[in-house]
Amino acid sequence: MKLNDLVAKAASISAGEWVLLLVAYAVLYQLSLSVYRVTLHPLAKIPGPFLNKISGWTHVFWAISGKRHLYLTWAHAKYGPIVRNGPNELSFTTDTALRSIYLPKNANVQKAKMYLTMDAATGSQSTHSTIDRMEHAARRRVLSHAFSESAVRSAEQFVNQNLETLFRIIREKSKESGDSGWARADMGKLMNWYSFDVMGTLAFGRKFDCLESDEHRIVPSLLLSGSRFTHSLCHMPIAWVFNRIVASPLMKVIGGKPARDNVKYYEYADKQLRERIEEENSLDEKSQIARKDSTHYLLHAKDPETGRGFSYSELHADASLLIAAGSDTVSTTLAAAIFYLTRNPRALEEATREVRAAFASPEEVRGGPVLNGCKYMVACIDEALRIAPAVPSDLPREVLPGGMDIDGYHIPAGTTVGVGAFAIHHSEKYYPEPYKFMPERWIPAEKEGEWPSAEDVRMAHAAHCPFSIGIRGCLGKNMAMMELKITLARLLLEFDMRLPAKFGENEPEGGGKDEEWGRDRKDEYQLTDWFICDRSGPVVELKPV
Ligand code: HEM
Repeated sequence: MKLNDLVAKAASISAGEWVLLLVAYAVLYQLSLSVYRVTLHPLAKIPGPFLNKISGWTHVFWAISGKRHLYLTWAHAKYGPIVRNGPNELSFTTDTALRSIYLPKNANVQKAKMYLTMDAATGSQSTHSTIDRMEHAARRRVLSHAFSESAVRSAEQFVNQNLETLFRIIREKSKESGDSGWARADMGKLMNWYSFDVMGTLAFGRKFDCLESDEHRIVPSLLLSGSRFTHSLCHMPIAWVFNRIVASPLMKVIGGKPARDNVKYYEYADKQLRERIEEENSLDEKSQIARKDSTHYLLHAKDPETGRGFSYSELHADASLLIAAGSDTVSTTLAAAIFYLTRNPRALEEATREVRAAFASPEEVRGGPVLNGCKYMVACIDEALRIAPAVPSDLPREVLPGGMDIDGYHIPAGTTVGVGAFAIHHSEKYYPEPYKFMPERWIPAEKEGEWPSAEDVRMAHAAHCPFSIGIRGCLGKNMAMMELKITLARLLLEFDMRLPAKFGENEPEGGGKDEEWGRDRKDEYQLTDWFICDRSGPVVELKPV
């Protein structure tokens, strides 16, 4: 047939027939792609749910449901330690995979493209969402000044200042409660407001005042709602389409309230940053040096190798990152620790006894050997970070050209690989009875033959990754551990705590409530995974000592 005849034939096809042809083509294309993905694809032999093997869209369902961590745990229980989690995606639950993917400086991976969507509303990438390895290393070098040993030490005062406010509020509630002195408090909410206030002081040199006034309390909910929105978007196979329009008026209409909340959160961070810059400019050099919050380090940062400082949009992305990374994660951990301690009276008693023997007064509670020597209390924190990791799902990394070997498999370039903290933290290989809160699992038994042996504890540590590991692991880990230890130690020192005998109708207990899939354990603190976590409760009773 000649070209002219072909053109004439095409012109004679009606619009309806064109649509049918296009649909038939799309169906045929998807069918043959699916057949390829389950037969000849290099990952074809790796087990996993059928739908995940043929389409990446299943991720969107789990991301929207907030149950991605539960799904990954289920998939590993069913298919084993390596699961094909998408057409080009693998999930692992072994300590060896954890170390291969995340630990080595020169591991042949970079962050997956989904990270590009996370901070897209700022028009830039934060240190966290920067994909390029060299660029990330330069950004991290600069930001790490804000997390040096001396920065962590001087941040203790901010933690203590905000604890005074938190404890005053609880003491006032206790007085109001009458004779018994037991104050009833939603520690999920209080810990949220407290950790945002601490983060405000650490990042911008002033608390957000969430504990004491309603005005800024909107911010934690904006952050969660916005994170829910970007988390769902970034798991879409076509996420890149949205990166430039994530903060556009069009997206605010299509994406509804969560899209608008996302923009509002970044506007809030922008306002904090601008005000902080104005303050910095009005201070003389001596006062600037005295005021060493994270923004101070960011503003004066110069990469020693290139001499380059941060652009405003980079500063904005990092300021937004710091509020998010350092507040919600800490409050999830503290709320989970309180949830489990009040449900495990023996553990609560042991941790309280230990802290009260170590410190005679709140002023003595400082970072250092005495605090670190409270081994049982520190084990309670490690156990809370294990059982309810604040960043619960996998942190996807894309394998670069040349591929890499993980657990004896050669993984081709372009494959996304990851280890989900919640899934590996609930693997019986590392943690016997993984759904039980057992701080003992972190302390080797004194007698030979008793559980846990030194080897059991070593295994537990090998798979423990709440902060992730390696060069892209949490930069604020030491800051977070300082805040967690001081807060829990002072709480146990200054208050008795217990579970209420009965809960009111609208009081969030924090545990599983119904037969909903994956959430049927009443004694499990429930996380809703939107990269960072939503949760409610626990409501507990506290009495000043
Ligand atoms: C319990 C508390 C915390 C947990 C569980 C936690 C967890 C994590 C995890 C898992 C990552 C890696 C994310 C990824 O690979 O996508 C991360 C990164 C990060 N975290 Fe944390 N975090 C906590 C507290 C903090 C605090 C208090 C700060 C700051 C004050 C902070 C600052 C950061 C930063 C800047 C990064 C990005 C590091 C980089 O990409 O180089 N985090 N965190």
